[in-house]
Amino acid sequence: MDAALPMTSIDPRDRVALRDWATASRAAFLQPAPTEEALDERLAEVADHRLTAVRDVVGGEERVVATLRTFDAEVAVPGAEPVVVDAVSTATVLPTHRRRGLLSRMLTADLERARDGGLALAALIAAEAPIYGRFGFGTATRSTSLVVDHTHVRFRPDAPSAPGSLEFVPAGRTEDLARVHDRARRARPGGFPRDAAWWAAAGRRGEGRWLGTRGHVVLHRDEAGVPDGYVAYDLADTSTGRVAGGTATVADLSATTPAAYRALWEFVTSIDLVRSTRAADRPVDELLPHLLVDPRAVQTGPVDDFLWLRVLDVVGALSARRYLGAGTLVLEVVDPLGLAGATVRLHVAPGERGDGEGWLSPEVSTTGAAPDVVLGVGELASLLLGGTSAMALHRAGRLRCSPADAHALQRLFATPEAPWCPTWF
Ligand SMILES: CC(=O)SCCNC(=O)CCNC(=O)[C@H](O)C(C)(C)COP(=O)(O)OP(=O)(O)OC[C@H]1O[C@@H](n2cnc3c(N)ncnc32)[C@H](O)[C@@H]1OP(=O)(O)O
Repeated sequence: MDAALPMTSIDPRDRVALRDWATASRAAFLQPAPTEEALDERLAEVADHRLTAVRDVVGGEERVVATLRTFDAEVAVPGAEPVVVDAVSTATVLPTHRRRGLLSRMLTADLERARDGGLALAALIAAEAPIYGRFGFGTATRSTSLVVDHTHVRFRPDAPSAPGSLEFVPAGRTEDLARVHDRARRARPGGFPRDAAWWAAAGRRGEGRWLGTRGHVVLHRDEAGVPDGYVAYDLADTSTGRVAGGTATVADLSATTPAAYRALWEFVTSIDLVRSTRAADRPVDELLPHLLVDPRAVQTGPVDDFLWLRVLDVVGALSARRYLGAGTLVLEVVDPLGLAGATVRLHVAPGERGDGEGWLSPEVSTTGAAPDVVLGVGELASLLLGGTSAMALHRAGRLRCSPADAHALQRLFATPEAPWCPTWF
């Protein structure tokens, strides 16, 4: 590990320092140095974030050669209020300085800081899947892509439907969208918040990461006029000669009721001159095929990891969610980095399912008892939101326990919906 190079915090309001930091991080992502305008936008996004830099003397000048950005954000967990996590992003090391341990130094220092500050979890989106397992992260949500052939779309007569209205939203007017998204992201494990800077970037038509040059946003309101869903889509014209053949690309679709969801998909798939729709970063248990007479109108795949979690406090992480299954298991959680390893008793009593949805609160405490299940801290992160099968991990040799205890884990951690995070950060 290259411990000689100094690692420092960057104040995002120090424009010179921010430019050096952003120039290095963009170079590692194969992008040119930021323009002054891009720097303004970056400042708006990272003003409250923790920025780390490693510097080296390059060609007689001190330069940033490695970066890390972290900030506190909420992640939705099963059956309970969202949990504040250490969100990790912009982990970069210049190609001239790679594989000398710089990422390891920056990330472990930040994870220690977050743990000492009382956070139970860290979260990130991995650029490449092999990078973060060694740091104790595990895949917590997965996403998939869809291609919908409009010519085969017909909604079933029993598909949810309710009176409502649709309207185009002018560029940059994101307040209603933000409110819809905020309700939706709390309701499903894996949901991640979008702050004003995120929406401002999305609202810059043609430039944001959300809308392309031909982007449109359509808002759905319920019968009372309350916004309950929206879709943001681009159009590509793939016509040949006199044959119209446009493709819609859904960049974002969020709805707080099945009826609004159906109305938005029905709208997109019935736009004149548009023959198909593509959508990425969708949940793996997307509702759309179940609403159609011919579910093969929707092609699904591939499935990829999206949100990764890192448990920093085993008792805190297991206590933060609620459970549908009841049971008692002693878990020995092994952490190769020595940050969070612990043996804990997870007890979920059958009891009252008072909230009408069936969620049960756990009792979690450290114990000296012999474990029923021995698992890595990354495997626990994969199980936590219900997005990974304990039976699959067991069959893959990643849980040390009897098949019966793997089954008990599976029942405890299962969630009614697959966790989903559609927000890049
Ligand atoms: C959350 C995010 O920000 S994701 C974005 C990640 N960044 C990028 O993809 C940008 C391009 N890549 C980079 O900037 C760098 O190569 C990084 C940040 C991925 C890795 O930085 P490095 O300083 O080279 O990592 P470091 O030297 O600490 O490596 C630690 C270990 O991870 C391994 N590792 C690092 N990167 C990778 C990778 N891309 N694939 C597989 N293994 C990797 C190293 O081999 C090393 O293994 P070892 O401990 O067995 O020797």
